[in-house]
Amino acid sequence: MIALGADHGGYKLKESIKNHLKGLGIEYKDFGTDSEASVDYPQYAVAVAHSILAGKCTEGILCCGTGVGIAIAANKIHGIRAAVVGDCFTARATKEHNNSNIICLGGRVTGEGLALAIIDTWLNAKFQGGHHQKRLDQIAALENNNNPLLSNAGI
Ligand SMILES: O=C(CO)[C@H](O)[C@H](O)[C@H](O)COP(=O)(O)O
Repeated sequence: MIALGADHGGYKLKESIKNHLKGLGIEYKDFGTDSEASVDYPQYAVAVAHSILAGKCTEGILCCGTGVGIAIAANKIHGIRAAVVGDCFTARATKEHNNSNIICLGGRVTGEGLALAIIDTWLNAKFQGGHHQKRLDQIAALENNNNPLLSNAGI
């Protein structure tokens, strides 16, 4: 089950993504927004992130105007690895290397055709594990304020 969320800047793209997933027979849950009326994106980032952390959805797709604001919000939630993506190379790499559990797209930046190709690439890619897991462990440890990487940062 794919979790979907968007603000007004990403609403139209989210609707296109829904049609695309429907056509592929991929189940999704839409956490809104439901129109192009202005809303604040953090609430949609939180809803999608929590559905993943609760195990109700396997991964998520978030859209705002650029993909950036909604990614910043999602990445504040421990356990979320949200990546802003505008090309297929990064889409594959962020699954294979970062095991991103949310992809973020800009409805005002990325056209529908490219956005759907990015999503297909990301959904079909697989995390490679191995040496990449060590880095994800280090990122996860940054969620703990006593992390040695923080105390060794020289600040
Ligand atoms: O947060 C953003 C930028 O990183 C998103 O693109 C939002 O969609 C954008 O800021 C919304 O702007 P608006 O003036 O409220 O339409």
